[in-house]
Amino acid sequence: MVSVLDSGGMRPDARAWFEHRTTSATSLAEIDVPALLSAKRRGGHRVSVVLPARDEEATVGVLVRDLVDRWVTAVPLVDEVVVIDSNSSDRTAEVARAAGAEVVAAADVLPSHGDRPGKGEALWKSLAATTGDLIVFMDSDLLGDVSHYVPGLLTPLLTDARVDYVKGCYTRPLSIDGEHRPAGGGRVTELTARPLLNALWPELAGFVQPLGGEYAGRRSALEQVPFVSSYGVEVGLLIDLLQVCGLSGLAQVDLGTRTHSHQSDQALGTMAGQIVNTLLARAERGRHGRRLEPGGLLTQFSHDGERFVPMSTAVAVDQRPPMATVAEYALLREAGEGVVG
Ligand SMILES: O=c1ccn([C@@H]2O[C@H](COP(=O)(O)OP(=O)(O)O)[C@@H](O)[C@H]2O)c(=O)[nH]1
Ligand SMILES: O=C(O)[C@@H](COP(=O)(O)O)O[C@H]1O[C@H](CO)[C@@H](O)[C@H](O)[C@H]1O
Repeated sequence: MVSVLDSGGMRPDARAWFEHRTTSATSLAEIDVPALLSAKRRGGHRVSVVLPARDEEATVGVLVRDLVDRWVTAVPLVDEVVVIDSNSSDRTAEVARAAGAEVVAAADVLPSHGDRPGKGEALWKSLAATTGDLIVFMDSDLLGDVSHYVPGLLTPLLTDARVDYVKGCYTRPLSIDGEHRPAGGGRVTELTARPLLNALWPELAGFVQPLGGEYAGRRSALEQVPFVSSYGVEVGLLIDLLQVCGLSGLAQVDLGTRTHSHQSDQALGTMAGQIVNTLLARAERGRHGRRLEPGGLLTQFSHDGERFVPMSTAVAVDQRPPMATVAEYALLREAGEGVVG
């Protein structure tokens, strides 16, 4: 079906989705927590919160403590808080454990499948290290009050059986070198991911923060899709879950503002390379029918005072298979376990 662009620049399906599938949970005042608890009990749900963490000793403890105190102990909305230690070189694991999280080293999960670097690798392994049928993912470097994030993300999953995957969206201030700007964060989103997604998957144009690190889904959907091992994981999940769940199975929640620690431009350049190659690997044919051959290298340049120096980084799209196809995972699930092993 050829969709005529409406005045808003989004295709009618994307605009309809944006208008009907975007809800607001910008503070706890907007969330009916007792209703969520009732829905959780009625549905017999178990909720896991996963925090992928690489060298996050400065922030992971506060996040975990608030999650555990507020949503495990005081209000039993969450059943387990699991930090996936992604080859940290600092005290991330100790700090997270002391704050009340179950901490699992990514390398210790499904060891027969080896250990790869990357955020997506940590998230893929989290499926085998958790037991909830609903899983919430949060970055471990978030700053400020994020206590409403988990109930906000769970609301569509607990109140609408048609929804399988929910992404948070937010404004994104940017604080770098002591300068604080109310906007400007999400640099790879704005300069890379959004333009490419709009060009290749315009039905996803309604997602305000396609790269956002806070999202939640049903295990039954998450275990059906591959997880890109690098920073390509968010766009990979979005595109693959669109295929599995359909646009009507996806939703987004306005969580207000998101502040986090920021990486360097060069690090974001590598992230962008990983994201571009993830998207190209999924866009099997471009708009002109040319077969796209996603590369395996991204070349960036530094300057040594006399000349530009090329630096190439591998951005090949390594990914793990749908967890449902992993034999050991089925054994873990049959045993009702979500443990390292
Ligand atoms: O190899 C990695 C890279 C990142 N992360 C975690 O993934 C989240 C997002 O990563 P980062 O903050 O580096 O990305 P940004 O938010 O700056 O885009 C954070 O909790 C990281 O600790 C991880 O677990 N393993
Ligand atoms: O949205 C973005 O452009 C990047 C970088 O954000 P900033 O420019 O540092 O605010 O941050 C996200 O991208 C990563 C790749 O998808 C996610 O893994 C991160 O959770 C998310 O913060």
